Amino acid sequence: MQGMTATIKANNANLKLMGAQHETINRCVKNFQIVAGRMAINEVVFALLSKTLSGETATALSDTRVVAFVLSVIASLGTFLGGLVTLFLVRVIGIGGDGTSGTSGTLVGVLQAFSAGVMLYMTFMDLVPEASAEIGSRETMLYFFVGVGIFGLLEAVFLDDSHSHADTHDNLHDHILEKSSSQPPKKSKKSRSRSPSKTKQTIKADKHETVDITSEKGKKQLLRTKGLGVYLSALSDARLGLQLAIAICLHNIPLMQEGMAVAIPLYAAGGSSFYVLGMTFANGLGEATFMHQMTSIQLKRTTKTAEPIGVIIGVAFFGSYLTPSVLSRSLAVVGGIMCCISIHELQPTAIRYAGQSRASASLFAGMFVVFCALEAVTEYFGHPHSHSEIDHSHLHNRNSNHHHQHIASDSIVNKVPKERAVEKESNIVWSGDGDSSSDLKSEKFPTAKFVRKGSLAGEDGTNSHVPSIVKAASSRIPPLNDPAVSAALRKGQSGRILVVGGSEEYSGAPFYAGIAALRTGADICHIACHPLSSAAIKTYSADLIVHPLIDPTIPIDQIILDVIDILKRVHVIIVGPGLSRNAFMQEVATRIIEHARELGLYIVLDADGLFLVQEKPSVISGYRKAVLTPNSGEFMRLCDKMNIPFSPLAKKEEEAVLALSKSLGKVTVILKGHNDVISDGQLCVSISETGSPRRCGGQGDLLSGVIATFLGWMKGFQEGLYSRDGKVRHENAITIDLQSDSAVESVDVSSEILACASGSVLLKRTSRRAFDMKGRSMTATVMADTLGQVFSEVFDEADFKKRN
Ligand SMILES: NC(=O)C1=CN([C@@H]2O[C@H](COP(=O)(O)OP(=O)(O)OC[C@H]3O[C@@H](n4cnc5c(N)ncnc54)[C@H](O)[C@@H]3O)[C@@H](O)[C@H]2O)[C@@H](O)CC1
Ligand SMILES: Nc1ncnc2c1ncn2[C@@H]1O[C@H](COP(=O)(O)OP(=O)(O)OP(=O)(O)O)[C@@H](O)[C@H]1O
Repeated sequence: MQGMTATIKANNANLKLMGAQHETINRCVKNFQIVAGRMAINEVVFALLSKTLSGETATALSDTRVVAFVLSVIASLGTFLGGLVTLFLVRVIGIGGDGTSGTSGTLVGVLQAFSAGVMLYMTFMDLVPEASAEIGSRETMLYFFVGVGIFGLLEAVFLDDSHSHADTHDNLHDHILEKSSSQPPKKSKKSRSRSPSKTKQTIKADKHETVDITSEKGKKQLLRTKGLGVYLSALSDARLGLQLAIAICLHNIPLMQEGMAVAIPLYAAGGSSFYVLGMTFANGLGEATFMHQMTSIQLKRTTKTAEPIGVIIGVAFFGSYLTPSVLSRSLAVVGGIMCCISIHELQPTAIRYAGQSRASASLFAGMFVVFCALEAVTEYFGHPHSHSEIDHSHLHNRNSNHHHQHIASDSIVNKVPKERAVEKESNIVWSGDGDSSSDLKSEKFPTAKFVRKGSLAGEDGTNSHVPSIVKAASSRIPPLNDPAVSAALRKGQSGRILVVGGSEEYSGAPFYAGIAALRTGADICHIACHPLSSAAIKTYSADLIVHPLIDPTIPIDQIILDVIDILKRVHVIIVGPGLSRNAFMQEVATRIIEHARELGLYIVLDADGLFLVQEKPSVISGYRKAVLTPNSGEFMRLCDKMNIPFSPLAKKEEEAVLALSKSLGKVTVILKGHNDVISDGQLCVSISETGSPRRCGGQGDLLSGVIATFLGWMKGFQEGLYSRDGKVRHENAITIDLQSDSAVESVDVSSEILACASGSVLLKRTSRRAFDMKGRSMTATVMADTLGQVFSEVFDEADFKKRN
């Protein structure tokens, strides 16, 4: 019998570990997708606090670990709420507290089924879709069944036939009965083996294991690691951390393994209400404290006693070095295991104790509650999953008054839109009735704002007006005309760019992207290309650093190692100009993007890089530092792939651009055309600067180089390189006032949109200037030559040369 108990425990320890790992991996995947693209937690908190508190206080309180700890506590307190619910059931409603075996058994059964419902819902609505988005449904299901197989194997290896649910659950059941009815302990084999003096201190923390809560081991086991995911998420992303905190807090209430699982045995063990609540509170708090301490020691010391948790934390820390596809496969496997636990373990027990009807009802209730909980989280904080963004926006026909409740990830303030469209100067803010583009109304895209920068030709037709959104970018440009700052700048601090492109056929495209970056003001530009295009590119320009690395005769792993060396030295990569659609070139580009994501680099995708996205959206999905620059053809193909209805004739570009951005997890999209339309899934900006009538090739390549340079500057700005005080700037977004006829409307503009808008205006104006000069014979080369001059005009550096 002892042997059997040991094997059951071993099995259960494995399953619990996997469950915890699943959770941690799940959070890691979400982190992985979003970590670099959103504001870090301290940036958000700093932005909020600095409005009311002094700079020093705000800095102290916005310390990443302080905030992450607070969020972890919130998440962990779900356990405490679980305790409250249990006491409510027992004390107020009377379920399970009357000492009759029927009702207490029913409570156990009902809660088991409830947990099964929660787990099934999470498996099929969270794990599986998340994995599918990355590796596709076929592979996801294959790995799901691998999980099922693993469960079966564990069951076969660790559990002999004598293991029955009745055995383990009878113990819990008996124990509840023993204590709640104040009868002498029932003479089950297991209870006989325990010393009576220990009975009071020994509880079953869940259906499987026996935990002595007064022992060190017991205490540690009570310190569950569920909040670790929140803690780690919050370290990197405010909204995700908050969202997870609330989601886990809500999950913790119903889950057997949390509050109720702790509370029921405690209560059954004769604990008073205060004792029960105190323990559940301590459990939750202990989690958060533990996580805080663990992070403080940074895993430098791994003690034996912390072994199981160390494994989980190890996954959390080192998991971020795994590729998204590996993590997605793990999710699918864990989904399979969770499914088995629900169907094979929990539900049969539930039926046994609560009866079929109650068990089924409770299972669906579990699903429904977690559905409501997650919807509530989504409603208030947005959805971290790219695959359901569009569905959500259409499902919820929300009142526009709810706008202020949506926290834009890049936003500090998101004002309630004005009722009517207003126009002054060249700015039109769309938000409500009376606008010709009524489809853009808030009901359809509740979290979005649409801003159209009107014709920049100006009232006098001089084309001299610079929109406020572009003016705002000026503050982030290295001020070369300010000797106090420029004297301190070193080579490379004004932007280091890598272009991945250039193939046997195309050598011009990467050259244009690279030269545009340099002519806009980047310090260094590398090009990683096919050897057959490198000589040509070198001949075009001595300023570009050309690496003939993407060589089909070299093993791909070696190529990637060489490229990683360059990736470590740049701020931004541009993938696609002249890359070609050759399978080898596309594979190399895919791997480079994966590494660039890991390094948190800005990624601009253009031309054949967009073909790559079209073939495999997961490569960029959810990475908010990505900027896609499609022309109308590429845009249509991407919309088609992401099932976004779009017809160029219908002239609803704004809607479609917003939808595409959302469907790809809020990457920034700039659709090039007569008006350039930009969206980051939150805000949609249309730039209607007058360009040129020429449509020569290479203009898009130039644009990608210009945008990349602006993105590089965003990084330099945040590092404080371009300011006199050298202070690190926390803000990612900038709040811009758009003058309307009656009021000032503020919108928060992300760095990515700022870069795209600036690039768009600069490029169109350059194109126009080049056309004025050369007419029909204007080419991208002429534009590249004109870029610098137009830049200094747009960004008010016309007197730059005189001053220097
Ligand atoms: N000098 C060079 O080396 C240049 C190389 N380029 C490279 O050439 C490769 C292919 O780019 P493409 O733009 O030709 O590839 P696309 O797949 O976008 O174009 C393929 C075909 O579709 C047509 N097309 C393009 N845009 C369209 C639209 N909006 N609506 C309908 N049809 C459209 C094109 O005329 C072409 O015949 C890329 O790698 C690109 O970077 C271009 O950037 C142009 C300059
Ligand atoms: N109909 C148009 N009217 C005005 N400007 C346009 C129009 N179409 C494109 N542009 C501008 O031309 C530039 C390049 O856009 P285009 O659609 O040619 O990109 P592309 O096809 O990717 O270029 P490339 O030839 O480099 O691959 C952008 O700045 C865009 O704003």
